[in-house]
Order: sequence, then C-alpha cells, then structure tokens
Amino acid sequence: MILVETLLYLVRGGEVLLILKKRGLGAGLYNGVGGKVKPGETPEEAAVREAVEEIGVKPLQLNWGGLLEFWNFVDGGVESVHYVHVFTSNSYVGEPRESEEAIPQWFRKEEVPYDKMWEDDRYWLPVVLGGGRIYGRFEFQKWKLRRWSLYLLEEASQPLLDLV
Ligand SMILES: COc1nc(N)nc2c1ncn2[C@H]1C[C@H](O)[C@@H](COP(=O)(O)OP(=O)(O)OP(=O)(O)O)O1
Repeated sequence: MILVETLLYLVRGGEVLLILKKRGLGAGLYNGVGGKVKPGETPEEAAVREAVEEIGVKPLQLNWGGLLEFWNFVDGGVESVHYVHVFTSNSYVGEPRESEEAIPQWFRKEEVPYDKMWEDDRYWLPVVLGGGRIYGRFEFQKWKLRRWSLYLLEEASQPLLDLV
C-alpha cells in the first residue's frame, strides 16, 4: 500500500497546534493535522481540506516544510509506504474546534509532547518549526522505529533550470 498524505502545523507566535488523534492511524497520539491526498487533489488542497474537516480552520497560506517517507515492514515485507508532505501555516481563519477525528491543542514550541507522538517526530519537527525544510526516510518494524535518515534541504542559490 502506497499512500500520499499531508501533515500541517498551525503556528501562532511561539506556539504550535497539534491534534490528539481520536481514530485511524496514530490514534491516541498527538500529531499535525492531516490525512490522505485524494485523487485529483494537490497536497496543498488536501492539507487545507483536512484542516477544515478535522479542526474547522481554513489555512490561508501554506509553507512547504519538506517531504517524509514512512516505511512500515511486517514479517519481512513492506506493509505500507507513506509519502507525507509537511506544511506550516501562520495565516488561517476560524478557531480550532474538536471533531470526530481530532482534539486540537496549542503547545509552546519548546513543550511539544514528543513522548506522546510518533517516534520520528522528535528528529524532524523541531527543524521544520525552526523554519527549515527537510527530506527524511524513516523505517519501522510493526510501527517501531528501526532506521532513519534526515537531510536539510538547502535553498537553491542558482536557478536549477535556465530557460533563456
Ligand atoms: C509513522 O510516522 C508518522 N509520523 C507522523 N508524524 N505522522 C504520520 C506517520 N505516519 C503517518 N502519519 C500521518 C500522515 C497523515 O497525516 C496521518 C494518517 O492519515 P489518516 O490515515 O488518518 O488519513 P485520513 O485521510 O484522515 O483518514 P480516513 O481514511 O479515516 O479519512 O498520519
């Protein structure tokens, strides 16, 4: 199973909004707002839709924070691969409210509860909340983290493609 998904972190000054997931993958853990990208959607459109569905907030502007791969292995085979686009937003309309899927909660950035989140988050989320862009690959065995690699993406100082 290969999935393309999103994660969105609303930022308000020195605080970040997490959700306590009530159902589905990662239920009982704090995470960003997000879910699967539907056919025909861009990752940005999916991130906005998930925010409206899960917490009743519409982001007005998204900052792309990077791409993560989560590989879950079971009995020597690949059970699922998740390609996840990460976004932050500090511009949105609406007040976060609870839904059937999520309980939203603001945390100071230095008090993010990493012990109640997916194991990978402690490695990459501080970088994204600090304004960095990342690419990471995390490999799990029955959703226990086994191996990972993480790269900081640099801004291109030269055009990658010269159209002249
Ligand atoms: C394994 O590591 C992960 N870490 C983090 N931080 N987040 C993860 C990890 N693996 C998946 N995720 C995120 C990516 C998505 O935001 C959600 C999973 O989405 P979900 O399955 O809940 O998707 P929905 O479309 O909302 O679900 P429904 O099909 O129930 O509508 O977890």
